[in-house]
Amino acid sequence: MSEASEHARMIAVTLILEGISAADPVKAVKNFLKLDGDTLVLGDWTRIPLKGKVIVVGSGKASGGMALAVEEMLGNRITGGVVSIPEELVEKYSGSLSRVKVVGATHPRASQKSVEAGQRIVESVRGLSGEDVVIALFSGGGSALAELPVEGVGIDEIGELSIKLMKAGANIVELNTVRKHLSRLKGGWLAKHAYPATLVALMISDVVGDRMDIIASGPTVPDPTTYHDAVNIVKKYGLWEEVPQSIKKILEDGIAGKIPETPKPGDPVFEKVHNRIIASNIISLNAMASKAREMGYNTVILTSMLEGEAREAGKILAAIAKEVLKTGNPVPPPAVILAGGETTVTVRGRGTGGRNQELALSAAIALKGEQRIAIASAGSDGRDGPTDVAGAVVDGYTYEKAQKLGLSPEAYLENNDSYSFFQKAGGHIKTGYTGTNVNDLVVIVVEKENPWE
Ligand SMILES: Nc1ncnc2c1ncn2[C@@H]1O[C@H](COP(=O)(O)OP(=O)(O)OP(=O)(O)O)[C@@H](O)[C@H]1O
Ligand SMILES: O=C(O)[C@H](O)CO
Ligand SMILES: [Mg+2]
Repeated sequence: MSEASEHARMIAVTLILEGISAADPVKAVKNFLKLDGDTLVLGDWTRIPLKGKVIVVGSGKASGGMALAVEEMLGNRITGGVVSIPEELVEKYSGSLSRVKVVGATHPRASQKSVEAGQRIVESVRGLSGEDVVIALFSGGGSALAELPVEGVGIDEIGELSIKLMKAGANIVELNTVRKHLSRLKGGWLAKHAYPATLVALMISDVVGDRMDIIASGPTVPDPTTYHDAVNIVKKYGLWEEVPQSIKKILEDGIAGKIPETPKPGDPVFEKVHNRIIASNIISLNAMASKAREMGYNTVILTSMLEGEAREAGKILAAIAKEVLKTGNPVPPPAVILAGGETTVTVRGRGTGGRNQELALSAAIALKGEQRIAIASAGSDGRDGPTDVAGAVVDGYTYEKAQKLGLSPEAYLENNDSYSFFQKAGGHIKTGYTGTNVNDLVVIVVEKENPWE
């Protein structure tokens, strides 16, 4: 292994950790919200006087951390509220939160616990006055962790349809379009319940492209989608015949105008709503880019919307790294090229792995024999697929090293066994569960000849 590759690996992992740290829920809230006397000041200088009640609600995997930061800032100004987080995290936060209640619910499939959480959230914001302020905290997993089904539909029916749509390959925009139309919490309904209070909704985005109405199914965001869209999505995946009668009736009544649509853009209830994204893939990439520039690297952010098959993305990113080294395009070494998003893996083999490890393994094959390059890819939640690592880092020597150990990188890739590959060849990035999620982060580092100079 050359010193330059070794250095490149170290920089790549350092930058991944920087990106994760920028998405830390406590930090993200504290960076964005300030208290100036009796006024809440948002990151864009919007000022919100705290004259009446202050209610904190929310749901999502990062919402415990977000609530903690709000409570540390506002303390006993908070008059009540509840956040719903994964059951396994309740113990971590319930001890440190005293004004905001923490309840546990289930994900990725909603359950009766999610309904109890949804009811409590809605009850907390009902009957408020125009002087009151609601702070809503949403993050990934929020859709499953809280729900208030529309009357006549059971949570198990919603849970089952959601899982069927996911398995059929529906994306998060499609899935949440359906969820919104079976809910009295999602799709802007929470804003309607909270009106006429002022509503500040802070979101950590796990949605590629950051559509606010899709994050946790947009409880505080005007819904541009319709009952028609929901029906078309269910039909697109061939599931209409399997939909229970109760759900069919709601969707059909919705189309016929017999029951109300979700609150739409232009609805006056949104006049008192401030929706803001406080952590996202691009916010993390920007933090990583600043750090890389500080360390003297020529830095480019390629995209925060990387999608597609992980092994193809790995090949393309390796090609970009080789171009930097060979011709100095788009920037000359020492260079850091950043990307983020969420790739997918069509699992055909029987191995263990995740999309980040698979991307890295594919890049390692394409980088065979290259010097001075490293590529790291990791999930910001610290869990790459069903494994206990965040991702992996590779360089131009990974291939040779594996061969010396008698491993065939191609065979491991073929078997979707990237986790086992890196267990043997080295290169896992282990962060533990990070308590946030802004999707995946990818770093390419290309060193000049002697990076230690
Ligand atoms: N052997 C494997 N190799 C590569 N990828 C795999 C393998 N097994 C599963 N995966 C991928 O892991 C993904 C599931 O990972 P994970 O549970 O982290 O989901 P997620 O989309 O990140 O959800 P969340 O946002 O809740 O974390 C699936 O998209 C699947 O393609
Ligand atoms: O909960 C959800 O809807 C997804 O994680 C997207 O935010
Ligand atoms: Mg994940």
